[in-house]
Amino acid sequence: MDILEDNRAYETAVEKKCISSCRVPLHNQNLLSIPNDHLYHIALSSGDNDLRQMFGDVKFVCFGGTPSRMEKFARFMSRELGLGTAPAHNFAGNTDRYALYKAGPVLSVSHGIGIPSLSIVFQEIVKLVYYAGCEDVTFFRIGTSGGIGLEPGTVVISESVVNGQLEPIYKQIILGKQVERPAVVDQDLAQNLHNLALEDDRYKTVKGTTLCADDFYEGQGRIDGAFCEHDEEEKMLWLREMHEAGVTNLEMESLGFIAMCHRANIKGAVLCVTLLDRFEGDGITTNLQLLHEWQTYPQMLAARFIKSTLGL
Ligand SMILES: O=P(O)(O)O[C@@H]1C[C@H](O)[C@@H](CO)O1
Ligand SMILES: O=c1cc[nH]c(=O)[nH]1
Repeated sequence: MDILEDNRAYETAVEKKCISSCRVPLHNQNLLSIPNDHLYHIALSSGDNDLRQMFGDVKFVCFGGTPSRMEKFARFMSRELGLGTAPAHNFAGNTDRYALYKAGPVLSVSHGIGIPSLSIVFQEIVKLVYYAGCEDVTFFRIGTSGGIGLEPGTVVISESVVNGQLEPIYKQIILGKQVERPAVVDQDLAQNLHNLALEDDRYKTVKGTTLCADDFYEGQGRIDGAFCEHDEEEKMLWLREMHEAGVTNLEMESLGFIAMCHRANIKGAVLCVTLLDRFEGDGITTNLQLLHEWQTYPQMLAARFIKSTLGL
């Protein structure tokens, strides 16, 4: 039986209530008529690769901006899960677009910068876990952000995600029309992650509202980009307004990530460390060694969640 037939048989069994559903569902019936679906940006395909055998055991998918961070995370997870210290294999190595590593039941995926870049790899990963017949899958974005009124190096678990107009809505233009996708955060998952933060962690962990911008510079109110038509006073006024509205951090993917998790019916959470306090400035001037250490904090919290879920 091929992947699509087997998945159809599974869905029929779910519909007839013979089994309860925990596999990643199919959201696009058009895929049923594509015998060999090329996941072009990750250089894998449903007909040429045995996705079940390669990825059927995946339970957690962790996304983050850069290939090297996600390779290091895969190696860290491999050690944490007692799977050894061998170099991680990049399954998407035949393309330069994204990187994809696996450590036991954990996939580690780079997504680049911004929702358009995230959206492409996110969709191909959703198809991958569907074709692989994965069950009980949870997605995380483990990234970086700019904080507002927080000590740099603080981990923020997003309890809500909003666009630049403070709406929890991801807006897309499809066939020339604006489509709105609600960005609904899984509050249980966010709280379960927060419960794993320990008093003696070397970083603070808070829950907060993450503002997802379309840009790093003007879109996040910075005045140090190549272009700027507002001044320091207007920037500070805006930052104070955002702070009063409960915004704790600014980054560039959370809104699309959470909206797509919600749409895919996949549990998802966003955990980002803050690299600076925007009340103190715009530039990221902390030394690279410390920045690299801070980037590991959301990874450590995600690893703690993964291990506790696996009963380790
Ligand atoms: O996960 P990362 O640290 O790559 O995400 C943030 C948001 C933007 O993609 C990028 C801007 O520097 O960093
Ligand atoms: O200030 C910051 C830091 C990291 N990523 C962002 O998008 N903004």
